[in-house]
Amino acid sequence: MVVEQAIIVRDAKKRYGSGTPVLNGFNLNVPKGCIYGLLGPSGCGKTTLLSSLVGVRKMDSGELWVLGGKPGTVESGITRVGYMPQEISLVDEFSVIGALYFFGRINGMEDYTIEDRYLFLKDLLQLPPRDRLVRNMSGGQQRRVSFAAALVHQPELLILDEPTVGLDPVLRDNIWDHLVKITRDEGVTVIITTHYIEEAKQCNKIGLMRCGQLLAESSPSELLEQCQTDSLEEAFLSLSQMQAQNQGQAVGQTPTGVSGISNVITLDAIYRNYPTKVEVRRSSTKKKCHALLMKNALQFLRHPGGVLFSVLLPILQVTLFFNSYGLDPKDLAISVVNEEAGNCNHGRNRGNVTYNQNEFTCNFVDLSCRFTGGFNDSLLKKLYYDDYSKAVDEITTEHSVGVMHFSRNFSYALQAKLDDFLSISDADLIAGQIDVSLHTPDRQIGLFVQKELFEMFQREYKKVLKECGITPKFADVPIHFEDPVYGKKDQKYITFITAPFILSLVFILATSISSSIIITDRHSGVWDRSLVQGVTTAEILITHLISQVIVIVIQVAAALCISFLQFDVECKGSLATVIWLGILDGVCGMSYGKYILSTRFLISVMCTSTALVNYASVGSFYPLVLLCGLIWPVEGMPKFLRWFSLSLPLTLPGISLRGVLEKGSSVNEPEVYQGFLVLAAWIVGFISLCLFQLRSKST
Ligand SMILES: Nc1ncnc2c1ncn2[C@@H]1O[C@H](COP(=O)(O)OP(=O)(O)OP(=O)(O)O)[C@@H](O)[C@H]1O
Repeated sequence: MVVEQAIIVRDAKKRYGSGTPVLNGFNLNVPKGCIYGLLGPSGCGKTTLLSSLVGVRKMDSGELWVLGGKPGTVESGITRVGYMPQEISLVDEFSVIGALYFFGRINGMEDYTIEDRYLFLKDLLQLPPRDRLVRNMSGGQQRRVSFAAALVHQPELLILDEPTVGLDPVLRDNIWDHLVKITRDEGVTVIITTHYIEEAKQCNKIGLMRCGQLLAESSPSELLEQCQTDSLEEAFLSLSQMQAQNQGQAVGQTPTGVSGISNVITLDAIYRNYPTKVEVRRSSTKKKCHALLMKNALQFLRHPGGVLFSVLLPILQVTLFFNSYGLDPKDLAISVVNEEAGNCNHGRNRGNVTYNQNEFTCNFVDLSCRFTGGFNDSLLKKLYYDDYSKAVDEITTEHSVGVMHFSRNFSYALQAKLDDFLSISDADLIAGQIDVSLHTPDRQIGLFVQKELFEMFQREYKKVLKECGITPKFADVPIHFEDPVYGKKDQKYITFITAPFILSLVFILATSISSSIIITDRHSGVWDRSLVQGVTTAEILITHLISQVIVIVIQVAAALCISFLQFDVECKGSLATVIWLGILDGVCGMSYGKYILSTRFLISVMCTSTALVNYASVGSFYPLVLLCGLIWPVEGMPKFLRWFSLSLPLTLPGISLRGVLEKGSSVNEPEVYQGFLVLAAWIVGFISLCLFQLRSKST
C-alpha cells in the first residue's frame, strides 16, 4: 500500500553563494496526517528547507513536492498550507484581530468565520487583547499571534519554524496537544522545527539533520530504542558523534531515499495519489486586494509618521519655500562717501532745487542728499564715511555691500548737464554721476542692489526734473520695456521656480513613501508570507500603487492648497490640469521609488536597509533637481546637457506647469501636453523595469 505523502523531497541541493552546501542531496518524506519534527543544530539548514517548501526560496537542484504540487504553486499553496516563519512576519501596525483578518481574508475566509476562529485561537494560544498592536506586544505574544495567523484558515499542512520558542511550558503543552489533536482527528500534516528537542517526543516521526543531510529518520520511540536512551537529546548527540566518525555515511535507520530512491514512492504514484483537480478554497483577487489595501491603510494611519508625512510635510515644505525663496533681501548696508554734503545732517538735509521761472534755469544745492535719502534704511542702511579708502577697508568688518561715492561738484555737474548737455565736458559728466562699487560676492544681492539704486535714481531724478519744469521722461534711458503679454514686467524669481519646486517636492515625497512601505513589508516578512498564501506579486504591487496614489493625491492637494490660498500663487490656466500634472508627477516619483527598490532587490538577496534605498533615492534625485531648471534656466546649459535635461521627468513637466500657471496654457498646447507625455513615458519605463527586475529576481 502506498502511504500518502504530504511532502516529498528528493536529492535537494542548496548552497548560498560560494559557501559550503547547506543541503547536500537531502531526502525527506512526510506522510499525511503526521507530525514530523525536524531537529538539528543551529545553521544546519532547517529554515532553508522549510522556506523552500513554501516557495519562498528555491533549491539549486532536486525535487520538492508539497501536497502533490510544486512549492508555491496553486496546488500546494493557497489556503492549503499554513506557514509560520521563524521571524514574526507581521507588520507592527497590525492588531491581533487585524492580523487574523488579513491572513484570513487572503485565504478566502469570510469575516464571521475569522471571528469564530479568533475566539478559538484566543483561548488556545492565550492571545493578547484583541486590539493590542503588534508593536506593543512582548516577543512571546508576537510569536503567538504569528502562530495564530498560520492556523486561522485551518490548513491541511502546517509548516512551522520554531513556533514554541520563547513560550512558557504550559502554553507549549497546549500547542502540542492541539497539533496532536488536529493531526489525529482532522488528518492535518505538521512539519515543525524546534530547539526543545524533548518536546519532539510527541511527533510521529523525527528527522535528525546535520551537515545538510538527514542523520536518521524514525519515530521517537524507535530512535530512543536504537540509541538505548530515554532522552532525545542524548540520542541526537550519539548519532551526531557516530556521523562524525563515519563522515559522509548515514547512520541509524537509513533515512528514506538516502540509500535508494527506488524504495520510495515514485513520481507517478504521487500524481496518482493527488488528483490534478485539487479542491482548493481560493480567495478572489478582489478579496485579497481588499485585505492588502486594509493592511496598507492600517500601516499608514497607525504609523506615527504616516499622517504627519503625507499632509504636514508638504505644507511645511511649501511654507518654508515661500518664506525663504524669492523674497527681496533686507537689512543690507552700503557705505556712502559724500564729498559734497557729508552725512546730509543725518538725513535732515534733503538738498535744494530752485527753479527760476523767468530765466528757465534750475539751481541745485546738495542734490546728493536727495539720492542718499531716496532709499529706505530698512533696505539699505547707510554707513557714512569721509574717506573713500577707509570706507573700502571697512567693507568686510561693517558687512557693507559696496561703496557709493558722490564727488564734491555733484550738484554743479548735474546742473551743468541740464543747462547745456551738448557742450558739457567729460570731467563734469563724471562728476555728475554716482559712483558705486559693489564688493559683495553674492551675485543675487549685487543684482538686487544695482536694480534698487537704479530705480531710486530714476525716481528721485524725475522728481527733480519735475521741480525744474522739465518732463520727467527726460530721466528715462532710451529703451523702453512694454508690459509683457505673459507674466509681469517686474517678474519675481519665485514665479520662475514655483512650478518646478512643487513638482520636485511631490516627486521626492512620492519616491520616499514608495520605498518605505515596501521595505517595511519586505523587512517584516509579510511580503513573503502573503506570497505563500497565494497572493501574487502583481496584487501586492497594485494595492501598493493604489494606496500610494491616495497618499499622493492628499500631498498634491496639500501642496497646491497652501500655495494658492496662503501664498497667493496665481493660476491663469485650468486648475484641473495643474492637479492632474501634480498627481502624474507623484505617480512618476512613486514608480521611480519602486524602480530603485527593485534594483536593490535584484542586487541584494533581500533589501532590508532603508538607509541604502534612501541613499539611492537622494543621490539620484539631486542631479534630477539640478538638471530640471529649478534653480537656473535650462537654456543656460551646454546643448547636449540641455537635450538630456529635457528628457528627464521633471524638466518638461516643470515648463508645462509654469505655462499653465503663468500663461494660462491649455492641455492642447504642445508646451503642456509634452510634460504629460514625458511623465507618462517615465512611469511606463520605471514600472516595466521594476516588474522586469522583480521577475528576474524571482527566477
Ligand atoms: N540568505 C542567506 N545568505 C547566505 N547564507 C545564508 C542565508 N540564509 C541562510 N544562510 C546560511 O545557511 C545556513 C543554514 O541556515 P538556516 O537558517 O537554514 O539554518 P537553521 O537550521 O534554520 O538555523 P536555526 O536553527 O539557527 O534557525 C546557515 O549557515 C546560514 O548562515
